[in-house]
Amino acid sequence: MKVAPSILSADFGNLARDVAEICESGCDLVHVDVMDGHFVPNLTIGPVVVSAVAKAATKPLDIHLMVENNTFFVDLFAPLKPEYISFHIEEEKHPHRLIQKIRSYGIKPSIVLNPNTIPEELEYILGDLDMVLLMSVNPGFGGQSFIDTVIPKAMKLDEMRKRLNPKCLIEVDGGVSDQNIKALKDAGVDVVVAGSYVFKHKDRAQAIKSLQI
Ligand SMILES: O=C(CO)[C@@H](O)[C@H](O)COP(=O)(O)O
Ligand SMILES: [Co+2]
Repeated sequence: MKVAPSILSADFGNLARDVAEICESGCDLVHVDVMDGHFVPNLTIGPVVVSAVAKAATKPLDIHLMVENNTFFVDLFAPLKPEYISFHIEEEKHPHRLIQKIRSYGIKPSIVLNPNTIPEELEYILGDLDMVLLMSVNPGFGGQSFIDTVIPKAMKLDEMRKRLNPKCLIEVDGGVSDQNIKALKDAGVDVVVAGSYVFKHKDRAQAIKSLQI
């Protein structure tokens, strides 16, 4: 299991230090939550701050867009060369076109599904993706409780990707901890995002290790 700590739970007064620390502590990706105050009722960071995060990080960036105008934000963040850009299917009229745009920048495209969005939505687009991100909380905030219907949903998506795109990764985001990591692994999940569990832990390296099962 790969681990992507969400910097939403970092100390923003010491962001570069916290980003460097999780990278030295063995994380696989650095998860960056971009919120615009419209798609979700919260506002986070733009390219100026994410560029500082990219400088401090020794691991690739995993950008999670929670915004209304995906194309605008893809163009804004592409110069920072993240490994992945994930966008919400609930907010995109032309997902196939946006996937091609993300790929044209040399970035791996990923689609995010809200807790109530069914994986069958991806039947005709899964073949074009490098990753699918399943939300296990409602997007907008860190520190929420894990919604456990993501487990059967990940199992369903695992069946679909075996048929349509075996190389496509499954990532789960929200409320992940040592309490649910085994169920996620058994369901076929490849990458987990963990914000409060990693950043509130007294030993962040140990917290990351406990999820890399
Ligand atoms: O995208 C989001 C929230 O919208 C997440 O990436 C959270 O930031 C994860 O935080 P925890 O639930 O692990 O505290
Ligand atoms: Co996220």
